[in-house]
Amino acid sequence: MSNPTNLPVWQQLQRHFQDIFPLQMRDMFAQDDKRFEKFSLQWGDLLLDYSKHRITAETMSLLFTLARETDVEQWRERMFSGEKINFTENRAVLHTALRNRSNTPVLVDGKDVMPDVNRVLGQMRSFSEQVRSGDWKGYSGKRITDIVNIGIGGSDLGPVMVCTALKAYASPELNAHFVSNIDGAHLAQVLEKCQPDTTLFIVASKTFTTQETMTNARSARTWFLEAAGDEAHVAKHFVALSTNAKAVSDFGIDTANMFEFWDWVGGRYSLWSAIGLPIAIYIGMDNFEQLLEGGHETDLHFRSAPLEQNLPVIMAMLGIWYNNFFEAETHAILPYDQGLSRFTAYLQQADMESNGKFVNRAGERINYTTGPIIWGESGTNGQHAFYQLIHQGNKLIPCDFLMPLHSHYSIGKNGDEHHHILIANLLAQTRALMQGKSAKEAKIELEAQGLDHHTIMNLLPHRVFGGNRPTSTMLFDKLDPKTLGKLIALYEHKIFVQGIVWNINSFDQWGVEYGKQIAQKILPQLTDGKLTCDYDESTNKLIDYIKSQNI
Ligand SMILES: O=P(O)(O)OC[C@H]1O[C@H](O)[C@H](O)[C@@H](O)[C@@H]1O
Repeated sequence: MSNPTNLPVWQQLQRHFQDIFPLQMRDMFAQDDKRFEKFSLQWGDLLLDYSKHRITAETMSLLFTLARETDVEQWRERMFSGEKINFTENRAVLHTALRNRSNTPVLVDGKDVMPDVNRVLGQMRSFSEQVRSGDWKGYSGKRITDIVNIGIGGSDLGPVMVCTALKAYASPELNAHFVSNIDGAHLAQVLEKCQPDTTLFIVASKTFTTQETMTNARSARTWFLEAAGDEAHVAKHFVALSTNAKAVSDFGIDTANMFEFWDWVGGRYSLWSAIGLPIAIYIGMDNFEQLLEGGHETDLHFRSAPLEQNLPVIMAMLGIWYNNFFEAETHAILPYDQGLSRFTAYLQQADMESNGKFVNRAGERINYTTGPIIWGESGTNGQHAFYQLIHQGNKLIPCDFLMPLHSHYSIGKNGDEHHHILIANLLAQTRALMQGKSAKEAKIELEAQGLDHHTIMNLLPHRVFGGNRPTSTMLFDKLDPKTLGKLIALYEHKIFVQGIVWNINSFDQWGVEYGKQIAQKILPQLTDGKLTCDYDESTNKLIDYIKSQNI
């Protein structure tokens, strides 16, 4: 266990970076007609083109050496085999067991977890089928028409993202809603759309102590009981997804209506667990299992493919190249698919909560950068908003472009007009970012418009594109459950590999706790009628100002 910066290959990469930095991708393409062949990888229907990166064969070879020398392969085995690699919480990291469709034993403390995993999957199947078929009745005898997932962070983002992505597979008889924010507007606006006797609330919380979720759940319960009257009806309308049976029962939900998961499932990796229940209800258990299957296929690929042909490893090492050598601070994820409109938000938690760390596994401060800032928006919306900065700003922003070859929706001229426009736009963006436009090229274009010399010379600097901006393009056939499962797991493992190389613990999130503690202290002070003196001058005065406004 040592910092990557101590390895000779890190110094080699630093030297190599000096050689690569001045090179232009457009020249590398011009000089090598096999560049795409060399730097692309097909895995099933998934194609990753990473030729539009500022790399040579030597770059990749050094990066793979870095991965080997930081023991990525050994750590990968430790994760898959249930070792407690989340040592600050003394937990295994086994979201891969949740989607272990080959059902091979996975041991935690000498006990195979697969029977429990399969038991809960069986429970999810039975329950989701009852809700979907209408056999599960609300207190007035009507079927459930609306499900409301109440959860936040990992107990929200995964289900929202997947339900949004796979809407084409959803039951037309069910609406899925998600309430996460403690801002009462979120719950109130969802409740406006629901009827108490046909609504099922799914209270999703790993710990079952999260303030936002518990408050939203209590308010939903009050709203429900105002109509239903009898506490006995709660059992038909509230279920819990949690690891904490006691807290579930204290809340008033019968543990018979609880879908269990375990401490070895990290919140941000939990959509594969009982946290996926809203997904199973919305798109059906068979489709949920296809999602698991996709995740499992990625696991098999990640676990067995040599690093050089290993998609998550390639994605991770390219990220490290820009993050640590080019000092790129951010990474944009740009899915060209409306269904993936929440994909980037989902990955923000997966990546930034995992790798936003400033001490290494030994608890020492590190002097190299770790997790990138993940951001983005679905195409083509992003193009009309922030791509200007990616094209002509002075920050380097590596981007992932993702796109299905086929849409679920046939619309416009010939049924494929929209999708063809989408495809053309993605290709145009990655081409433009790589190629740029030189002053000479821009000048020829301006001259062709018949402009006078003075105007051309004034405009010219603004019409030049530096290019050389790196992008990955990931194409897949269609956004179906299995493919989505593959994509999510690819990013999960990319994040894992980066955490290993950076020598950090990617599986805890202590940073989130600090603000929560302060919020608990401030809450009663908002209404205590006293002047505040516990904090800094700014916080004290803000609290007192808010108090003075009769909140
Ligand atoms: O599922 P819960 O226990 O309610 O936790 C919800 C979220 O809470 C915290 O903010 C953690 O940082 C997240 O990782 C977690 O997903």
